[in-house]
Amino acid sequence: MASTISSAPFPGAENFVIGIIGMGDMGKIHAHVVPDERLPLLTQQVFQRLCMWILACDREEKYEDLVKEFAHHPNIQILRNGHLVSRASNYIIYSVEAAVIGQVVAEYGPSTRLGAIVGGQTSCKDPEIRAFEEHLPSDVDIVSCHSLHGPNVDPRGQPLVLIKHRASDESFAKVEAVLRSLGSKHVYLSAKEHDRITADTQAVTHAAFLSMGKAWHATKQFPWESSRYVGGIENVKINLMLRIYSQKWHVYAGLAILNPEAHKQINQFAKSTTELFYLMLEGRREELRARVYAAKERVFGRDDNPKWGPKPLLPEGVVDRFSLSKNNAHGPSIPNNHLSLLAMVDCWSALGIVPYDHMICSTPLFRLWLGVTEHLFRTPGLLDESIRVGIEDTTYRRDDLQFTIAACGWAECVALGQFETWRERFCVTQKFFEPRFAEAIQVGQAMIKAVLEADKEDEVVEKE
Ligand SMILES: NC(=O)C1=CN([C@@H]2O[C@H](COP(=O)(O)OP(=O)(O)OC[C@H]3O[C@@H](n4cnc5c(N)ncnc54)[C@H](OP(=O)(O)O)[C@@H]3O)[C@@H](O)[C@H]2O)C=CC1
Ligand SMILES: O=C(O)C(=O)Cc1ccc(O)cc1
Repeated sequence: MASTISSAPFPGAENFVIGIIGMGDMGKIHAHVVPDERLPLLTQQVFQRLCMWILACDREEKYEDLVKEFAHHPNIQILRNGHLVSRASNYIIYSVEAAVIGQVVAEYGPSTRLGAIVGGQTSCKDPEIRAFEEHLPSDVDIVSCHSLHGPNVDPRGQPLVLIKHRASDESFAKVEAVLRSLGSKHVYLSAKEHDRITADTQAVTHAAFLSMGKAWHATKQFPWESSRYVGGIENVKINLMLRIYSQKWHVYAGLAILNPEAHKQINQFAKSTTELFYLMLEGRREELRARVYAAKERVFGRDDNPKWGPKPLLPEGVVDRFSLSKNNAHGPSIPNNHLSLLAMVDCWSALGIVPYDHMICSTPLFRLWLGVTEHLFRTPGLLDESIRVGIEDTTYRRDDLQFTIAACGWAECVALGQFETWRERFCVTQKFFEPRFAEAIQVGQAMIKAVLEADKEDEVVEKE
């Protein structure tokens, strides 16, 4: 075990063993390096500095490969399975697919070391906590966590939810001390609060981008090649859509289907989309206008008492630069009705959600999504233009029809708990966009980084 202690986070830390079950993208964040040279904070080095010992495993068939991959990491030992990790670790983190957490905990949970602490990193806490309650011995403490960012985002300053579900203050303090090495902002919630908030910030946000992808796929277009999708708002839609489709399907399926709080939101988003689209199709200008403005007031407040801050969430001009288009001759952006953004605000309004209330628990993707939505609703003239286009201009009708069909399709799939259909719907569109992922990921990363940096500059100015 580790021999010297340079900066032990708590007394006895030199003998505190961290166990990781599931060495996929997120498991490696806790164990290893984040594979991005722009991230100076290498978690593995941090744990090394803390002199912590890590035992980790994935499925048994990956044992040999993982042993090779981690051969040069002196603090990490790869074991064959979760039984071996569980019986020897003081704090065990389950970092497996949300859909299998029940069966994985059922298998390894009974092997948990006497008096250990157990937690999970799954995106939805209801099944995780139920699995822990059902299968862990009663002497085991439960402290769960959830990093509100993907594996390629610098964890420093991002929210990290901590859930003290069944634990002594001492156990909780140990977990907190270990996870502090990630440099994230700790947010303290119950499992139920976590699921309610992430249903708003994640599940319904993803539903919007998943629907955009399906609509563009159905109309057989790469939107960055079209002169109809030019400019800042469109760049955000395209880059984030591609970012989601370039990831593993189970992450998004899990947090939508397994989160009992998410079904209502995703269903309302589909309903809002459909109803607004009908108003546009039928040319009911005044009804559309009244509905959009009523939603604006409920979500963003009155103009004389707005809920948004003095400065826009999305810094002026920042996202305009991040286009995938090779064609600089596209010219300025052309007016769009932005059905997806109008539907988002209508959905928040119908459910009484004030998105700013969730900033403490927001992902970079949610902040960008709220940023473009706010931009549409607070930029003088833009909202009226989108209503006018929705009624008068048929340029986007086909895309909007497909968007509406897609939103309803995702909602039905989620409501019926159809993992397999969800996977097929996702993967077929993933294949369509695949040729552009490498470039899209780079552009999307750069866009997120620019926005996060602008956020940081604002924080510094506010503190001064
Ligand atoms: N990716 C993201 O952006 C984020 C994900 N999360 C959550 O973190 C969790 C992990 O996600 P992520 O790392 O992205 O997914 P990955 O698919 O990359 O990792 C999950 C790993 O767990 C393995 N696994 C499955 N069953 C077992 C088992 N019985 N024993 C050991 N290992 C097993 C999987 O193997 P196999 O592939 O063979 O099934 C896989 O390697 C998910 O619950 C996700 O919701 C949380 C925050 C962000
Ligand atoms: O920012 C997002 O919403 C992402 O897509 C990345 C992500 C996915 C799953 C999580 O549980 C947390 C973050």
